Amino acid sequence: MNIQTPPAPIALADTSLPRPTQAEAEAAIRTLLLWAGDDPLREGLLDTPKRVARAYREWFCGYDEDPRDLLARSFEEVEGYDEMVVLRDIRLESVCEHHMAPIIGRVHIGYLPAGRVVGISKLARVVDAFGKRLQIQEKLTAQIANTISEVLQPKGVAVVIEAAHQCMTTRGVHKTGVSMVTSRMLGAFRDDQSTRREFLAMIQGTRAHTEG
Ligand SMILES: Nc1nc2c(ncn2[C@@H]2O[C@H](COP(=O)(O)OP(=O)(O)OP(=O)(O)O)[C@@H](O)[C@H]2O)c(=O)[nH]1
Ligand SMILES: [Zn+2]
Repeated sequence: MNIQTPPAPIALADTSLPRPTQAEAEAAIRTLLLWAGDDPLREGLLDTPKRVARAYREWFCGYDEDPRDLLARSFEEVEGYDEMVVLRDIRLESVCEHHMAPIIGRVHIGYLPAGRVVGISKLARVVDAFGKRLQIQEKLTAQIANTISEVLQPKGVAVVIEAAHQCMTTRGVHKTGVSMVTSRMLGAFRDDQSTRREFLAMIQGTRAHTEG
């Protein structure tokens, strides 16, 4: 049995827009340093634009990946294994699209295989491929679940994310210790209460305090 309501096709990042050059990116960072009130030409800041550009490459490397490719290799010799597979407490590092502030948390993923399974590291790679972009947590949660569902065609997928948003802790409303929890349940996890309960029980108690 496949998922009854197939999710909408995944919208990937718009890569058709031309990217500025490295020099243009560094110039923009110099402008920001000036705007903040500092001197970009003083010794300590001279290499900062280059470093920041490099850091941005790392924080936003998800735009260079198609998460579907990460799940392309799957294994069918599983002796009919059709029970739940859960990968819990996957560290999440993302960036809030409103303030460009870090989102740090945990992702829990469950799926019910329909004949084939995927290498577990690939689930964590999918988290990174979507996480290392500008995000809001709801969209990130849906993208991860929809991709696993679309590519693996399992009987169901569940994704729960708990995360702290530094735009709430280090600025603005300044509330620490707050975590945002989002979930996306598809197929059996949405339709069958006992499947959903089993998944939620499996991830309970592991809920590490989210940093932020
Ligand atoms: N739903 C949702 N909201 C988010 C997420 N990340 C940040 N936000 C919120 O996005 C909102 C943006 O609100 P704005 O009023 O446009 O921005 P702001 O003036 O900087 O808001 P404050 O953060 O309240 O100072 C804020 O309430 C943030 O807390 C997310 O992943 N999901
Ligand atoms: Zn924010």
